[in-house]
Amino acid sequence: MNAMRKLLRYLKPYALFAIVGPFLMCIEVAMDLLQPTIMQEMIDIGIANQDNGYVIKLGVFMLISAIIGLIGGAGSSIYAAKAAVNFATDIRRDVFKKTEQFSNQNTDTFGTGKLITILTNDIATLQQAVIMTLRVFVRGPLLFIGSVVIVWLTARELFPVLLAAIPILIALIYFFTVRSGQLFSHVQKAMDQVNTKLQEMLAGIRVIKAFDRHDHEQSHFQTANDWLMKRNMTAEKLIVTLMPLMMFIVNIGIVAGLWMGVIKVSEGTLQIGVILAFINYLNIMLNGLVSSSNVLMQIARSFSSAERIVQVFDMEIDITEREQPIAGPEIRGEVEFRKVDFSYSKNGEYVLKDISFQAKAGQKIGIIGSTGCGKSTLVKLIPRLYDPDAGNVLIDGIDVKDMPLEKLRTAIGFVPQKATLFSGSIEDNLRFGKEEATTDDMEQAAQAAAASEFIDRFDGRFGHQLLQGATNVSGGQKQRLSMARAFIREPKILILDDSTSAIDALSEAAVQQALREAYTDSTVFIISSKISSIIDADQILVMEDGRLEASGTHETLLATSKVYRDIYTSQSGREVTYS
Ligand SMILES: Nc1ncnc2c1ncn2[C@@H]1O[C@H](COP(=O)(O)OP(=O)(O)OP(=O)(O)O)[C@@H](O)[C@H]1O
Repeated sequence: MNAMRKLLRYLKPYALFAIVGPFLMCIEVAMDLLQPTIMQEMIDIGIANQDNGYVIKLGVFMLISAIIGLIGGAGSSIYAAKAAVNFATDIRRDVFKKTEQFSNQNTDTFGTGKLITILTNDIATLQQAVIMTLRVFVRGPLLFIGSVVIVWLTARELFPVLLAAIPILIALIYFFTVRSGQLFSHVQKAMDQVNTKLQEMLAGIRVIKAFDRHDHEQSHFQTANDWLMKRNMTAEKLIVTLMPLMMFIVNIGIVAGLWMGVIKVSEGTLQIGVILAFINYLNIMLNGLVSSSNVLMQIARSFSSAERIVQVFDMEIDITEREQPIAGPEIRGEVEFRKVDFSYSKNGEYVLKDISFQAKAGQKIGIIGSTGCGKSTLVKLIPRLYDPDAGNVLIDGIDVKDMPLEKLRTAIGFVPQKATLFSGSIEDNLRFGKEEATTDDMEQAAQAAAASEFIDRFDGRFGHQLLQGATNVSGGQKQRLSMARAFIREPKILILDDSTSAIDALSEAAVQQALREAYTDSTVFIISSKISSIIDADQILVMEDGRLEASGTHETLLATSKVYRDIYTSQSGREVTYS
């Protein structure tokens, strides 16, 4: 309920549409309610007195009221749709904005499958609920109340039939609405699972093909899909039962009305037209109740959608800028870790333990260590993709938590381990690194990343289009474009996370040379499993099991670090012995 209240503020800008829609609907309802009364007059006065002129007059009146009703109904639909569609669009925009601000940890909490369901299904459910509320929810109760009032005024003798039927109908609607709300929240959870599975399958389609695991994946998807189907069936079964049940009650009402009516007509206290009008009104009332119950069920369904949407809005972003960040002078690129501890799960094992080191501005820092020892995690703390649990990460002596996030991140060029490019041209992807980049900037960055040679071979060069996930370029080309995107920023701090793993030795040498010659001002962090990639670094950090085992130049480490010596020996085949 609270969640819905929070979201309803999105209707405010469209309040006029939300008022005009139901207002026009009132006109349609009024015209609908007029029809049986006009018909009753036609039968009891016009036809009974064989007054053709009166019948024609009422016929014209019926036609005019039907046309007015039609205009009211169409107008109401248009305005209700305008309000609901704009309302949903604004919510979708803000959910997207919020998820963009999510830290990695925030995203992990939801899971991408659930976020996709929220951005698509849940918002669509809410949009549908608003349309139905503005249109049908006004129409349904108005038709119902209008019919009850008219029967009270014109056919009071038959009113006891309504008195018996209405409480049963209302109790039915109440029960079905509450139950459908519960069932649809299960449907949404099942939909999350289907979306998660689908997303995983699409992202890993090449691996599935390569391993010929179609059947395995299909059976996993089938399980999620079957579960969704079962949940949907249970919910739909409930909904479809309501209508016949209500029809049954109303039909009993009609029979009772006819029976009572015939007695009253034979007693001379009631006219036949009144019975006809009563049956019509009973049908209108049923119509009103059925549409109201449909809306109520849609609203009940939308409550759980609203809750899930509000969960996104309420999610506390764990990486935020402090209230008055220190603007400070331009970043020079000195990076220091002071006794840093970090764990991915707040009560889990530490992935980084007591890490301390200092990198002077412009230095090249190599990071080496066994798989899973925490190298990537360490560099992710520099642009604040995660914050340490203890200790501090400082840039130019200022804690990164005290810096404006934008200033921090624009000073950093990050080349992640897994190159991620976006669909669009190569130019679009490079401008992702620097929006105002000139053609010269692009040429230089591509040159430094050893990407020029293959870009030159593409049609349209920088205009060459990449498909979604950049599936039309090779792994090594992806890595080089990802590097060019970081280089183009001319960042003060450049982080290369194992970014030359898929690049040939010649291209890697070209990148190394560019780093030495063109990016002398940048502090460069190079994570690599190959000593050859970091051998020239001013400082090499040797990591083992989340700890900084040793640090120094290649020469010093050969003398002081057994771990480093072992790696060197295994890669060069040369035994190094130091006493
Ligand atoms: N998002 C995450 N959530 C939970 N644990 C994680 C996450 N990312 C990494 N880890 C764990 O943290 C540890 C360090 O991972 P990290 O990626 O920093 O290692 P690495 O040294 O860069 O490894 P590699 O050389 O294979 O890239 C590993 O045990 C890994 O399983």
